[in-house]
Amino acid sequence: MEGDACDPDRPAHPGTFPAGECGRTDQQPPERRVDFPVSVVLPAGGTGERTGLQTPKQFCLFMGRPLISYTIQAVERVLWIQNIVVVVAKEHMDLMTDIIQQFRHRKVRAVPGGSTRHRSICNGVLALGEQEEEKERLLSADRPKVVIIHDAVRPFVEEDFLYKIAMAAKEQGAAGAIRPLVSTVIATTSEGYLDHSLERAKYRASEMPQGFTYDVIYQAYQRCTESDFEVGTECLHLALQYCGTNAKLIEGPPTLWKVTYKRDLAAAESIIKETLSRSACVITGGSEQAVPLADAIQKAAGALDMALDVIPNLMGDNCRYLLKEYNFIQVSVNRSCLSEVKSILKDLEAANQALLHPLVIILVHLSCPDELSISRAMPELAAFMDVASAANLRNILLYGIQVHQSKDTERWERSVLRVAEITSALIRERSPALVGQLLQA
Ligand SMILES: Nc1ccn([C@@H]2O[C@H](COP(=O)(O)OP(=O)(O)OP(=O)(O)O)[C@@H](O)[C@H]2O)c(=O)n1
Ligand SMILES: O=P(O)(O)OC[C@@H](O)[C@@H](O)[C@@H](O)CO
Repeated sequence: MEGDACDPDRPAHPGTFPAGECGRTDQQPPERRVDFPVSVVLPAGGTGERTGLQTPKQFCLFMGRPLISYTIQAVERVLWIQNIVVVVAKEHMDLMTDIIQQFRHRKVRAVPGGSTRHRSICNGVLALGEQEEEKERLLSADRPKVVIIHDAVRPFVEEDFLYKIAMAAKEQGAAGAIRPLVSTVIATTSEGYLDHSLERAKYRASEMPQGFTYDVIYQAYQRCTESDFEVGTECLHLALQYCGTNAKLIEGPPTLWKVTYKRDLAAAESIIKETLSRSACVITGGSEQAVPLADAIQKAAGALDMALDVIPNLMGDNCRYLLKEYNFIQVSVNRSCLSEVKSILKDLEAANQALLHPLVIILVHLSCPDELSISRAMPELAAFMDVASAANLRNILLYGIQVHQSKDTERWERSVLRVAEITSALIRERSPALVGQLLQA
């Protein structure tokens, strides 16, 4: 394509990606079966001026990972979505390609954006229909392909809502997320006085994701004006104005909010940390002595809103924990347990999963009363630090907790609660400063 229909001075897109096949319906849960192809366009070509930061907000890091990677992950894990086009500023194309590779994102391709959001979205839509035969297939009436458009800075989108938008877009031609207005909308005079206010109950905030059949959004962008491209902010409006397609509006959950200001980055980081810290598995190594402590930690952590699974090892069905975003707590009793930690590290390496964020391994060492000297009870501390330093390079944070057996029930219960509290704090905070440290419960 010579130049870019949305932005005449933009170069034609680089090569296209193979047309994705419909997500295999036999892999989709019956209650959410999508039997038509769905693609997603993630506009990420903005500069994020309202954050006041140099780095565009979509590339700001949360636990070592850019915000856009969380949004891509939220979309790519949906089985019935075949292709994702991320639209970034030309100067960020290499960065985006690196992010796709580093975090092993699948089904994703980066294309250059435009000077406005509409131009970027239009570039993304055109990229989906790159080759003529692909566009013909997409425009054929009997196989409406749905295109979901979702701001790349809305990371907390859930499959359930994407499904609702995709199904409504297929039926109606267009669909969009809405949320109740928080503030009343008013119109001002040119002198800055109140002209009138709108009846808030009659209005809603337009959010993302939005969905369109390919023909609707493609035609809308073919027919809209330069002014639409320059100052427009609403794709649903283009569908109505230029295709006569009235979007179905679906109220979305509060999690659809968009990262816009600096405070939103702090809120997003807190939510991401919280979400990644709710689950862990406690590994007893099959030791009978470790089970009571593991069960006690599980119970105490439950009161701290952490769901812990107690397992003997990571073999058989339990290897599934290696494929999730779990954290690991290895309980060891009275013996040097570095080998058990090294075994978890080896299993993680064999699972070959891209660690999308720092993963936590906590070694809980239970020593009995006659082993009070830490140097004898806990594995060689220097070796532990070395293993932790090496693991840190793989985005794995290794911490140690020493707890002493006590026959005094009250004292023992206090110790177990401290183990749970320290574990919860380490998983939530994932502080690099405490890596390789031995904390006392
Ligand atoms: N030329 C543009 C402008 C915006 N966007 C994307 O559209 C989404 C929503 O826009 P907004 O929140 O306004 O992002 P920015 O334009 O980057 O923010 P600001 O207005 O503060 O500069 C973002 O993912 C942004 O990257 C885009 O793809 N191309
Ligand atoms: O207007 P901005 O570019 O800040 O953000 C985009 C949002 O306005 C947009 O995603 C929704 O309103 C739906 O159109």
